[in-house]
Amino acid sequence: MSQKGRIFVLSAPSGTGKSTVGERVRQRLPRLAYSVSVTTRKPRPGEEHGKDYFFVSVEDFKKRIARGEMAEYAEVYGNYYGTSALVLEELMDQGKDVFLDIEIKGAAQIRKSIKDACLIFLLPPSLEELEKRLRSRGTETEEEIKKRLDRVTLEMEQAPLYDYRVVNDDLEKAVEEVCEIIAKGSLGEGR
Ligand SMILES: Nc1nc2c(ncn2[C@@H]2O[C@H](COP(=O)(O)OP(=O)(O)O)[C@@H](O)[C@H]2O)c(=O)[nH]1
Ligand SMILES: Nc1ncnc2c1ncn2[C@@H]1O[C@H](COP(=O)(O)OP(=O)(O)O)[C@@H](O)[C@H]1O
Repeated sequence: MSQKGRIFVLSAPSGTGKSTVGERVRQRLPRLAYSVSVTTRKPRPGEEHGKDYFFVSVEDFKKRIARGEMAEYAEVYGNYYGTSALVLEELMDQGKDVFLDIEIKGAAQIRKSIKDACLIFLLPPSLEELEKRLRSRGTETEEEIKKRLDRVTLEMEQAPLYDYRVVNDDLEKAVEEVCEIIAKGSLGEGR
């Protein structure tokens, strides 16, 4: 049997630049598989079903939980987000390293169930800069922004529990650091 791939988790407070960094890391490491998450959040303009997320109803999401189909999930900002166990197992069985862009509670569940998962925490250079980025993204209402800012402290407190911490000040540098961590810890095919 072929060696299973390794799971790499990237977490960060909303607005840090996790999606931006994650996207660039995946472009640089094309062999790294991305597990598209399932969510009950409404799509933002430009987001595609099956590419950014699988957008489903709350009822559908709850059925998936009941059927044991979620490798992990969490309720964040009033929506459900989760990783499909079926998607994850399929990718790992193919011997691929898998990249998960998930929040802290889901990351803790992965840590518990998959001991050799590598957890990376992306930090903002400062809280002021985080707020600035979140606002400049322009995708959320003031109420949505507030929900995200309210959770920042709780999320930052988890950073010491991660295997690696990377500050997203200079984007290119942060991307490079995350790529290096993944390349060093890779178990997947093509390493
Ligand atoms: N636990 C868990 N969190 C997820 C999953 N997919 C996305 N998230 C996280 O949910 C949070 C909200 O994501 P999103 O609504 O896209 O907003 P953003 O963080 O403001 O870009 C982010 O921290 C994501 O990393 C998932 O499958 N499981
Ligand atoms: N290193 C950086 N320097 C300046 N702006 C950044 C940096 N990284 C990301 N951004 C910007 O900050 C905003 C939030 O980034 P995003 O990737 O959507 O964050 P997250 O996924 O963590 O919520 C976006 O407008 C993005 O272009």
